[in-house]
Amino acid sequence: MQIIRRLSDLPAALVPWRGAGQRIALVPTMGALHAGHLALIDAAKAEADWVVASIFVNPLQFGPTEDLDRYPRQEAEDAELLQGRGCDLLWLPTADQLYPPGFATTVSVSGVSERWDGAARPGHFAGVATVVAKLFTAVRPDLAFFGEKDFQQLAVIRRMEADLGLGINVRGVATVRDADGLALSSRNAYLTPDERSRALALPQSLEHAREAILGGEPVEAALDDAKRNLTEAGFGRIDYFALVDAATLEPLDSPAGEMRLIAAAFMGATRLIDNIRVISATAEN
Ligand SMILES: Nc1ncnc2c1ncn2[C@@H]1O[C@H](COP(=O)(O)OP(=O)(O)OP(=O)(O)O)[C@@H](O)[C@H]1O
Ligand SMILES: CC(C)(CO)[C@@H](O)C(=O)[O-]
Ligand code: BAL
Repeated sequence: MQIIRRLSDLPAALVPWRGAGQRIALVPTMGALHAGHLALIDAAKAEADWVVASIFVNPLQFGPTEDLDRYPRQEAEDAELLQGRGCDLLWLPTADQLYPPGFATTVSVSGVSERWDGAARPGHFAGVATVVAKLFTAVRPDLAFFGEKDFQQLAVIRRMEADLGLGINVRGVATVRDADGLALSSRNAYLTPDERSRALALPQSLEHAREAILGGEPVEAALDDAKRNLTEAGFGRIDYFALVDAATLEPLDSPAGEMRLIAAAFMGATRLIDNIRVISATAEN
């Protein structure tokens, strides 16, 4: 696996892989890699001839009171994991190369960015869309892989790709969970053992709400129950717990078509997000 730090070294490294019929995949990450990230690498390897991963803790997508400074950084372990999984190139951009002095351009996706994490973390999705646009421009991949754990992020990136006409196939990969059901996330490392066991209420409340909604309980009552369960389990601020249309992320107050239950809440100082697919019996047939 090649490791590249300088943006200017990237084009030459990619030249031999740009031949006819060769497909390059990009897997953007912020590092502190876990089995969720490695599932993205596996999915990329299954579809592409060459896999490029990037690790960059992007300051633009963190709010002023968020965890940019303490976000876990473990470059050597990450490189070893990627190499073991057959990644071909690891790009480790630096902020001064991605955002040179005078940098003044922001990619802002309206509509699908505005609710949920977009409302709870102002500026977050503009930061994500801007850096992903830069990564796409630098690598010019045929395919790019993102996790469904960050479901709204995936929708924002799909919208941006389509609107800018980049010609990149954006693929979503199913959420990888610990054996007990908690979605893997680099931020799980912040949880104390007690918080880690309480955090399980998040996927459990999503499952419970899905059963209730598909069983005919009014959506509002099911969502209220779920929020109460989270509070009882020790969650603090709940940013949202909602049933949404899977394509538009607009809220639904009754079941319809392809749906997702999405949630974000704080366990101690750690903000966790999760979501699950909800398919009504009629949509399944
Ligand atoms: N459990 C998971 N299953 C599948 N994909 C995941 C999972 N966790 C993260 N990803 C995906 O990996 C990519 C990089 O995400 P990132 O580096 O932010 O990891 P993370 O674990 O989501 O970290 P954080 O705790 O900061 O949210 C994103 O596309 C994200 O959706
Ligand atoms: C897509 C991404 C790498 C952009 O910084 C980040 O938001 C992430 O890791 O999900
Ligand atoms: N995993 C999404 C990146 C973030 O929370 O900033």
